[in-house]
Formats: sequence, C-alpha cells, structure tokens
Amino acid sequence: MAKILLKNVQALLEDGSVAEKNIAIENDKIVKIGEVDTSWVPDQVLDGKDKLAIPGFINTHTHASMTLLRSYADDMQLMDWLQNKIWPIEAKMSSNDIYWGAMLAVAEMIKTGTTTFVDMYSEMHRVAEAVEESGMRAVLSRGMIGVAPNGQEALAESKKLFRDYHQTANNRIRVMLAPHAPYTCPPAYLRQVVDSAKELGAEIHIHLSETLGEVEDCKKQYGKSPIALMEEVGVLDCGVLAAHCVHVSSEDIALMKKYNVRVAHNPGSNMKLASGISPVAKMLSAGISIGLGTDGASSNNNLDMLEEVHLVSLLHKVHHLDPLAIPALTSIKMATEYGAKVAGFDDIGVLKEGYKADITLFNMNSTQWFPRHDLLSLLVYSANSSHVDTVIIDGKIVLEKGILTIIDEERILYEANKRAQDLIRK
Ligand SMILES: N[C@@H](CCSC[C@H]1O[C@@H](n2cnc3c(=O)[nH]cnc32)[C@H](O)[C@@H]1O)C(=O)O
Ligand SMILES: [Zn+2]
Repeated sequence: MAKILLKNVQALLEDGSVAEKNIAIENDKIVKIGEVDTSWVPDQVLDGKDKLAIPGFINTHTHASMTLLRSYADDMQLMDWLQNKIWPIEAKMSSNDIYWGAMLAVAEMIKTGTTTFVDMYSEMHRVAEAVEESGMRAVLSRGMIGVAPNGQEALAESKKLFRDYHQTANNRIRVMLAPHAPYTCPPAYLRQVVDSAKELGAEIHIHLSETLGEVEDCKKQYGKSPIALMEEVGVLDCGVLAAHCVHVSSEDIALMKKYNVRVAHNPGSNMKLASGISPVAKMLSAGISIGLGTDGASSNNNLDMLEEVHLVSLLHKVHHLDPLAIPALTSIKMATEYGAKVAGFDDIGVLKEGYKADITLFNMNSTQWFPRHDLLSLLVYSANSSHVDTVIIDGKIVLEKGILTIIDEERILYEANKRAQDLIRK
C-alpha cells in the first residue's frame, strides 16, 4: 500500500475556500483531508509549507500529438490552416511521430499541472501507450473524417480503441467516439457513428460551431445549425462533449441544456484562430457544464491550462465590459471541477475524501505570490505554470520539485524534435 501525506498544505477546497490541511493519500485515492490519525503511517511525507494544493487541471479538448506541429503554421484562417497546412502534413505522420508528439504533450501537461486530458487524433493506440507509461489520465478518441477513403476504416479503428482501452489502466483511460465535425462528417456517417456509440455505450466528442462560416454553411446545406443538426441525426442522444460552441444561438443553448451537452471552451485557440467569443456566461447561467481546453499546440500554441484560466477570465470580462464576469473561482472550477464533468468523470476535479488523488502543488516562493491577501486570486491573476512544483496522478508522484519522475524529459525533447524536423522534410 502506498501512502503519501501532504503535510500542512494550503488546500483549495470544494467550497472555494483555501485552508491549511493535511491530505492523506492511500493508493489512488484521497482518504483524508484534515487531522490524520497517528495510527495512519505514511510511506512518504511531502512538506506543504509555502505550497498551494489544487485539483489537477483537466484539459477538456486537445490534440496531443500536434505538439510536433507547434510553430509550423500560424496566423491563418481555420479552413486555410487545416486544408492547406495541417491536414497535408498530418497525412505524413507515422505512428512513432504520434507517440513522441503525445509524449511531448504529456511532459508539458504534467509540468504545467494538468492531470487529465481529452484527446482527439489518429493512431490513438500510440497515445494510449504514452498515457499508460506516463501515469497520466486521459479520455482518448480517434478523430474521424467521415468521407472516403478513410471514413469506414476510422470508424472501425474507433470501435477497436473503445473495446481495447475504455476503462483500462486502473480506469485512467476512457474512450469516446469522435466524428471530427459536421463539415467533415455528413449526416449518413454521423448516423453510423451514433449506432456504434449506442452499441458500445460510448459517448461522443466532436467539434461544433467553431466558426461563423461553419454555422452559415451548415444552415445553407441542411437548413439548421450544427447543434440542431446533431439533434436530428441522433448525436445528442449519446452524451456529447462539444469542443468550441463559439457561435451558438439561444435556441442552440436550449437544445444543449435539454440534452446535457458538455462544452470544452478553448479561449486561447478561439482567440488565435479569430473564431470568435463563445457565450460562456450565458451558457453557464443556462446550467451547461463548461470546461477549459487548450486545443492542439498548433493553434494555441502551448498546453498550459493556467494560461487558459487566466484568458477565460479576462476575455469574458472585456467582452461584456463587466469585471464581475467569470470571477476567479469560476475560472478555476472550469479548469477542474466542471472540467471533470465535461470529461465524464465523477471522482476527480475536487480535493475531496474518496476522490482520486490527482493533485497539483504550486510553489509559492516567488514574487508573484506576495503579498498573500488571497491565494485564489494569486493563482488566477498573478501566478504562472512555471510555479508548478509537484504533481500527483492516481496517487503517484509524476512530478517532484519540477522534475518529471516517470518519463524521461531529455529523451522526449530529443525524439520529438528530431521527428518534427524529419516530418517537414518528408
Ligand atoms: N487527420 C486524422 C483525423 C482527424 S483527428 C482530429 C483533427 O482535428 C484537427 N484540428 C485541430 N484543431 C482543430 C480545430 O480547432 N478545429 C477543427 N479541427 C481541428 C486536427 O488537425 C486533426 O486533423 C486522420 O488521420 O484521419
Ligand atoms: Zn480541436
């Protein structure tokens, strides 16, 4: 039995308060927050002095292996970027490229305090391998472009991924089915995906209503918005994680609420691709679950969730000309507790007894953390992710004093860089 004690740490609790606590971890779970019985003897004690403990960040939408394409194509329109730069080079990516790209992403995510990510890409068994080896938690999906030549093959791969990996690695890996978007998956294909999802009991991860152009084209072609089209073809019956939802109407929001569509909001990507500003405050007040995501490292260009926390708060304040919009606690909850719901978990996202021990510790020994009027405010508005000190996932220490303990950072940087260089020469 592995027992870890976080001693006298400042802990962000479910009600939003921060208080000095002991946190006892046994195997993969938090067993106690508060006074720990002297009969409970830990194997390892981590000193919590000057440390802030929060639930590990949950990145609700990314394409991990796209780290290999970071800085390869910037300052472009979404469709131009996808069709003329990204998809042609993705077609040349080998299974090993996918693996090392995912490893680079996992290293970056752990070092910036993320403990769970939701991914959509191809060759996902290699991403699963990176997740298994690194100790990370993830929701994986094979992104399907629903047209010839690979539509049917992608669906078969998706189903296989679900059967092989859903709820494996001590439940660290979950799997969803991911038709890429309404503009790449025609209704007949989406109906096939829905049938497969129902047959397997799988949920659906999809990009929806990302740009105005997408919504306009969808209305022209099918007479309805992407959200309404998803209702018609049955996607909304399966349990949906929808990335983006930037251009959604009041009618769309009512449908999303009716079917409990969960949203991955990607403020950095939406700003960089100039997709627009998602009506986050409106969706939150309609009772929709919204998490934060980075999207791929080619449209962000990093996987730093604390940056998204910062952005979501600032973006919606200035958008509404209202400094009360998306306060600090809401933005942190979107990155943790609400993100857990969005990703489909009921035992992560909060520091709570009985929950999984997925914990990020910030070292508060730097200028940005002084003076300490309000630790939550410092975290959201002042700190940065280089202050992440220790990360625990599923009860295992995967980062200690800023050093990756399970995976080899030097090797990952070397392999990923070499493969990215070879890829652009192919
Ligand atoms: N090209 C893959 C399948 C697609 S996976 C998911 C896809 O989403 C793409 N993607 C990344 N970010 C975005 C975004 O913001 N909107 C739409 N697509 C994106 C990404 O480049 C990738 O091609 C194949 O081999 O069949
Ligand atoms: Zn995406």
